[in-house]
Formats: sequence, structure tokens, C-alpha cells
Amino acid sequence: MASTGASGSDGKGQGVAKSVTYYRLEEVAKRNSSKEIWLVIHGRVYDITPFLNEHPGGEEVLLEQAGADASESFEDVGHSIDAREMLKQYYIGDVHPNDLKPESGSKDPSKNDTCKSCWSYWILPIIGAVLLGFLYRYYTSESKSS
Ligand code: HEM
Repeated sequence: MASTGASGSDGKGQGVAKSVTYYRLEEVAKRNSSKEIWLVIHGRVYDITPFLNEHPGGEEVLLEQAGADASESFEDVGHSIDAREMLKQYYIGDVHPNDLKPESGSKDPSKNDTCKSCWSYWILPIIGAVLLGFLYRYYTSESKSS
């Protein structure tokens, strides 16, 4: 199942920030034959079916990675800048955020949690101190007047 991040087209093509189609990894894994072959490279999904016969490195290596994350093998080969440029034309969307490996993305939630606890840690003692101050003033002024 694919979900679109924003309104607009079907997400095919450039991969501009406008409209991104997200694919679950299980969806990508189904496209693992020479009839339809998808790959994930660095969190992006590519439909390389038309490229299969044209790949200078042969179709076998692509079929080995079919439906899976080929980032490592793609980098291991040391593909040229031209090869990286070619990727763009086969881009169809991004891997769904829930399926992304927590490489760098795990920072934010913990950051938010820490911030939340910061608030409660600071606000409660301050409110307590202010209340105590008022009580102290109230009682000292009472004892003076009587
Ligand atoms: C869909 C993405 C891919 C594209 C667009 C692509 C493109 C290319 C291109 C243009 C070349 C010629 C050399 C160069 O310009 O770097 C090449 C070579 C090669 N590619 Fe890919 N490739 C892709 C994915 C892969 C994957 C996943 C593998 C997995 C191992 C692979 C393995 C190879 C090998 C072994 C060569 C031959 C290198 C050599 O002869 O020195 N490619 N590829």
C-alpha cells in the first residue's frame, strides 16, 4: 500500500519536495522479478524495470537485490556520478517513515521528551517557591498587625 504525503500527482518522476509517495517495504519486496523490479537506495524507492536490460553491470546483480535495500551494494561498486544521475529518472517515491532504519531519525523524539520533562522539572518548583513566598508574606503581615 502506498500513501501520498501531499496533494497532487501520483508522485512519479522528479522527487521534488512537492508531492512524495511513500511505500512500505513489504510493498517494495513484492516487486522482485524481471517483470517488475523495484529497489531501495538510501531511503528512496526506484522502479528500475526498464533499466534492467540496460544496466552496464548486468541484470543478475540487480535481480539479486530486487525488492530490497540495495544501498550498500550500490555504494560498494563505486558507481559514477552519471550512474547516480540516472537514478533520478527511476525514482517513484520514498520509503515510509515507519520503515526507515533509525540511523539519524531517532534524535527528535527523545529530544522532545527531554524538553517536556525540562518544563515540569522547572515549572513545579518555581510555582511552589512563589506560593511559599506569598504564604510567608501573608503570615508575617498578619502577626505584625495583631
Ligand atoms: C538502479 C540503480 C543503478 C544504476 C542506475 C546503475 C548504473 C550503473 C552504471 C551507469 C554503471 C556503469 C559504470 C558507472 O557509470 O558507474 C554500472 C555498473 C555496475 N553496476 Fe550498477 N547501477 C545500479 C544499481 C546497481 C546495483 C544495485 C548493483 C549491485 C551490485 C550494481 C552493480 C554494478 C556493477 C557490478 C557494475 C559494473 C562495474 C564495473 O564494470 O566496473 N549496480 N551501474
